[in-house]
Amino acid sequence: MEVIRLDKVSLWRRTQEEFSYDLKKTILSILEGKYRRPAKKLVLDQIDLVIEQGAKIGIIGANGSGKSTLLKIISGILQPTSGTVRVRGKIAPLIELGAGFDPEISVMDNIQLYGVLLGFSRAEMRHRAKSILEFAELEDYALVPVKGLSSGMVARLGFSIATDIQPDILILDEVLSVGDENFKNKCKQRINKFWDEGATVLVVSHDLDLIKQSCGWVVWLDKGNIRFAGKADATVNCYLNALKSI
Ligand SMILES: Nc1ncnc2c1ncn2[C@@H]1O[C@H](COP(=O)(O)OP(=O)(O)OP(=O)(O)O)[C@@H](O)[C@H]1O
Repeated sequence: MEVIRLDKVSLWRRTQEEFSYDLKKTILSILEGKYRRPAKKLVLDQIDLVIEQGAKIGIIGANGSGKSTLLKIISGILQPTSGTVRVRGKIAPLIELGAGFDPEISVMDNIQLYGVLLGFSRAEMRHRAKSILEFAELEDYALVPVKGLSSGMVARLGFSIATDIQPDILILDEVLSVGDENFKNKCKQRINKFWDEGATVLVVSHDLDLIKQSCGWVVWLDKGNIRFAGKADATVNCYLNALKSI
């Protein structure tokens, strides 16, 4: 069964220099006749992608090739400029590390907040908190504000929450490279368990060994285009050969 389908998905975004763009400057420039349209960049270019239930897909590519953007489009965090995105099932995105957390409030409160954002009740999340803290090995940090955790601990917490709620589709952006070896192994085991139970997993990583070990099918993104898609070994080799020839 198809769980994700992207048809001709394109996304244009303003370029970095336009982040300084503000209304006052724009009005002034219009009055002075110096106005120019904000520069835009094509970040994803007519992406067609179909993912079947239970697939374990890796996404690789150079910095800025559009990997995280693609995950955000699939998760519904960003809307495409054109094209259509269809997703079937409960999705748990772990994209920008700690982005869903409030640094000022405790780990325990964040577990509840995050769960509510993913559509669970507070009571349900209170019930799940013990196993979440246990898996993240953060039992002693339940009452500590999230700003007091290391980045690896934040990654563990995010992974633990997103996987405790048993999503149909799990989306992981570089999350596995942040934890230590021991935690990485635990994560891999949990991902394998999900996979055995029919969940679909999407992983973005620069760790090509991890991608080869964990994914069946890998997509190589290059400047917003799918340059190659195939079995993990074939795609990683193709990508490495292209890097060598540069
Ligand atoms: N908030 C934003 N506004 C405008 N452009 C952005 C924004 N975030 C990313 N971009 C641009 O979109 C393009 C793709 O970025 P993206 O983060 O998807 O790449 P990536 O492949 O995940 O890179 P990395 O491997 O470095 O994480 C880049 O050119 C980047 O500059």
